[in-house]
Amino acid sequence: MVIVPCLKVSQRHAQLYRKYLLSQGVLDCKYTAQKNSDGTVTLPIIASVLAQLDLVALKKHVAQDSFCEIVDIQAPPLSKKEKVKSFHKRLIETAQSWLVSKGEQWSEDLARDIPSRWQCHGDLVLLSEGSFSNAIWKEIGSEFWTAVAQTLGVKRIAQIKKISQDGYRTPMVTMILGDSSYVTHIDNHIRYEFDVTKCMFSSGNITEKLRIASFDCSGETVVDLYAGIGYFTLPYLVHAKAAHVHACEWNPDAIKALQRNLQINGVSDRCTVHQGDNRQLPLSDLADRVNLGLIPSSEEGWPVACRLLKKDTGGMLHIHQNVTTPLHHEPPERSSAIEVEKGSSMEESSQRIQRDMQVWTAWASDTARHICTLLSDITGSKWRTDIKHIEHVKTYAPHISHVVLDLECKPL
Ligand SMILES: C[S@@+](CC[C@H](N)C(=O)[O-])C[C@H]1O[C@@H](n2cnc3c(N)ncnc32)[C@H](O)[C@@H]1O
Repeated sequence: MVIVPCLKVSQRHAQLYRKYLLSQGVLDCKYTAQKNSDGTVTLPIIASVLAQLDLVALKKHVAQDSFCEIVDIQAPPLSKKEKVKSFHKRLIETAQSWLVSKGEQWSEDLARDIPSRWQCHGDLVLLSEGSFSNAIWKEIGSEFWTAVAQTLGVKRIAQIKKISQDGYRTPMVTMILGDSSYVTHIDNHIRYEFDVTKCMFSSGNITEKLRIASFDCSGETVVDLYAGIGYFTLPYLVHAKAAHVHACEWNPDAIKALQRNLQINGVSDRCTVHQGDNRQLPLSDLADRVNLGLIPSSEEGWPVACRLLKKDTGGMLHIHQNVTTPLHHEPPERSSAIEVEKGSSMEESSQRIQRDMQVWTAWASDTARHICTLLSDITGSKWRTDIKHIEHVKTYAPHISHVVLDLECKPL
């Protein structure tokens, strides 16, 4: 039996502890955190750093009024990342035995061509661009793809050829196995239905969707300037209980999916869908909150967002941006900027996080000033903008972080 040391904390403080342990490289990401029936959560800790963990300092740093204790538990289920690793291994075995049975030679190059990540939407797996790129896979026929589907526990396979840069960000997707390209994706009790060949679905935004779900927007009018198929519109309506959401989108295929998703989640009556370019939106002075979920930048939408905020009371802008950290900031080797790099000490890692944070804060301050000027120009009166929070959503390349700035805007 494998025993894993864990930090036991209250559910209320679990997210704060998880974030801090992760930033310090102490969280054992191989395993999932466990919710217990007594209202506590156990967060797996890397055994080798346990001795360095100072519980008094930890508590002081995270939340003085919280409690935390070390407990040993039977190994919790593996994390999603670990499960993907084991699927990747099995995928290589499937591909290798298939090729060898056909008298072909296996090589390291072919092993590198096997994907180690993919998106799952119900019984359809969406392979990323660049995987299975060798000509050998094209000649191999549908029996091979059936074996791949069986290995991954799905029935259909599609592959992204590339994401178009046409403003719709339509993925160019081809079906490899199966006919229908319609999928259902369930996140946090919300059903999203869409056609994978026509609309994009960014699974990496899940932390932001959960954050929105935790907001209390009762009584608020929200505008989602880049609604897509409803990624953020739906959490605002279903979980954050917004009184009304105006959802803007210009891709007709995404609009179709958005309208269907509003219906199947039973929230159509609290949403107005505006089809077309949001910069031409004939609305103003009505929003308590505007979501600007477009990357690499939503800057084109800043003037319309300012125009939409209530003139008398102002409101909150959630501004998405890919922020680039300059190269001299020694790149992390792994996917998340807040993970500890192999071979780097906890101190080095925490210094790097602080440096990234400085770059994000500098961008946020510039943005806050820019928005303040826009608001004054648009309304003809003075405003104050306050940075309430900077959320790190994901890291793309070692130097590019998708962040969200929560900017409170108030008329003076
Ligand atoms: C990348 S998706 C983002 C969707 C979602 N917020 C997310 O992060 O997963 C951006 C969406 O905004 C839409 N879009 C981009 N510019 C727009 C504009 N000026 N007016 C209306 N929709 C726009 C695109 O068609 C696309 O569906």
